Amino acid sequence: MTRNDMFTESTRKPTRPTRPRYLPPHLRPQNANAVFTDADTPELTRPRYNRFSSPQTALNSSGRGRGPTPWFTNRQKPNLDDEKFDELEVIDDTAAGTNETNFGAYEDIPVQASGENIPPPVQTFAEIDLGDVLKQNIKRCKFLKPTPIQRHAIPVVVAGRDLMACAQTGSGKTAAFCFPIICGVLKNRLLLSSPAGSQVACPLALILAPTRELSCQIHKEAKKFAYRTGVKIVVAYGGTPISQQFRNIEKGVDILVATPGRLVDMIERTRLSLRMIKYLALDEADRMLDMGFEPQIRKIVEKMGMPPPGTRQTMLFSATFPDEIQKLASDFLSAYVFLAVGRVGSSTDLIVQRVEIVQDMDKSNHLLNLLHAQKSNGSRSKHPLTLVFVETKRGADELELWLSRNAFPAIAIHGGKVQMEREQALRSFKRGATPILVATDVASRGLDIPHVAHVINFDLPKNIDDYVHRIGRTGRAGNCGLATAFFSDKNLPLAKSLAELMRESNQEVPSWLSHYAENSSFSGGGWAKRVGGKFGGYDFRKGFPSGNESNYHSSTHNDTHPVPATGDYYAAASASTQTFLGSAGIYADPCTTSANADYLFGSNENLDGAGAHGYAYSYGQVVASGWE
Ligand SMILES: Nc1ncnc2c1ncn2[C@@H]1O[C@H](COP(=O)(O)OP(=O)(O)OP(=O)(O)O)[C@@H](O)[C@H]1O
Repeated sequence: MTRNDMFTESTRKPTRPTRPRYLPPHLRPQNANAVFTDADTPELTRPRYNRFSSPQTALNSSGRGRGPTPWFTNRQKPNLDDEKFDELEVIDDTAAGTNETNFGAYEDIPVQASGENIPPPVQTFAEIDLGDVLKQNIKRCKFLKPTPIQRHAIPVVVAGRDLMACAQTGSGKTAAFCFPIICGVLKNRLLLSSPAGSQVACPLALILAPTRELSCQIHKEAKKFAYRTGVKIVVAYGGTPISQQFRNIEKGVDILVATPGRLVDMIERTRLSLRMIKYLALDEADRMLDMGFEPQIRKIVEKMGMPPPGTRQTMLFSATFPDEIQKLASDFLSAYVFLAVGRVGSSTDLIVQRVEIVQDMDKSNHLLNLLHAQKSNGSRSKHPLTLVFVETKRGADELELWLSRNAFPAIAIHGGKVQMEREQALRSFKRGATPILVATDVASRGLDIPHVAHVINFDLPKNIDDYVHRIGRTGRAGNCGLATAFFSDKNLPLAKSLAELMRESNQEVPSWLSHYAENSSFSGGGWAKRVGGKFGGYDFRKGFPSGNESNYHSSTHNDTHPVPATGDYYAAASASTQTFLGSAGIYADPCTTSANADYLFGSNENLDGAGAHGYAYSYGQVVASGWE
């Protein structure tokens, strides 16, 4: 009998109602008001309805209403294990196809590994002992080859080592921690079992993520990877009824994906215990350990019964890792391997980055002009998916309204909306129904939305790391994308780090930005401050003045291909346009499956960048950045 069998056997019989609508006392929420204590759940103070939802439905969605009881309705839903793989968003489960990605673009990325006795990387999934079922699922997902981060990280974790890993946005970090966790759970769950009669759910693995949407996404991905393995994966996040999430964990949970606030809530209600945790993964780890989340994460990891480092395995992943956060994070790790794929905190060359000077009062009109130009260059009337980042929730709402009034279908997502609205906004954007998403930083990290063609920083973030994550919503999985930033007087502190980041990513840096950067005394925080040497793979342990670098063996693996063309991306683009146009699946019409590279960017007639629309750049002419 497995640990989960024991758990479900011990709890299911007495708790399963024989008549609908009876809720056994021990399953009733102990404190209905405490349902909404997640750190990223400010909804309690907000109105309970808006133009997306009637007051009644909003009330029910929050878990406080007395409408149809979600508890029983959901009981009738099929068990996750019953779901078909294609219902988990994989269209074809033959091994023949390929995932529509171009990870060849990452082949030439330098990888640096440091630490002691580093397990060697692999070239194929077949080389790793992941088990037959998981390997089948990898084929079903059409992941033909591991990405660089997967090649290096998976063997490290499978070998039982702790890991701090930094790899560029969209380069496959989710699978890099999910595969070894699922594989480890499969191996361990027959050995580990909850104490007999336990009524508390005891997952073997915990994956923490900073936002609800990201938790949902990881959960969905992990379920695909764990299809037919019997591994039970449950998600818990704020803004939705906790009672349903209790029900889910009661059915058995091997891997729990959670946001920190909801997790603490569940533990404090003594319905969940971390004492069996064997694997702990922090996605967006630097965000999880910055000032906003750090106390809560420390509480979870150090004060809530989780086995200590060395007993559990800990994995930290992000695209950015400031050294002060690395120092904090090292408290949670034991004899870990540090991996840097590409430059720490760097952006990918696959994203063409543009910066324009636009003062605050001109931004709305400038955005409209830009969108008109983008639209008129498309071969159809449909808009490419465009993600616009703003600083404040209010700003997001105002811009949504402005764009909608000006015939650009837009929808906003921010932390001031109830969860149902947030999810609805994301769905509507993904479908292309509202192809412009106006977002605060709630959407800046981790979200993997296919076909986002353009990220616009209407308001630049204060920190260069946030910029890296924001623009990383495009140019994913080896495909190319475009990022435009409106730079105003307020952004002078960012000039230096932005110019350096752009240079490192082989982007054209406008002369005015170089000028600001040279005369700036600001570092912009994060990246510019922390990257010391030429190669940006930077393990902070090597930087300790008293540290003994020889304790940390590092190796740099340069794959065979040269680094993509540097310098003038227009020139590079001319050479590669044909390839790009031929393989531009990413620019497929979001509402159909037909690829149409001209759709966003038009033809390559005007590669000299002359401002056909009176801008610094012409948005009909953006092409790939020199890779094939
Ligand atoms: N080996 C692979 N082959 C093909 N596609 C892959 C592979 N690994 C991951 N992908 C796909 O690449 C996309 C990006 O992966 P993922 O979301 O894990 O990136 P990430 O590195 O976590 O990005 P971020 O830093 O933004 O969180 C996903 O759509 C995923 O399905």
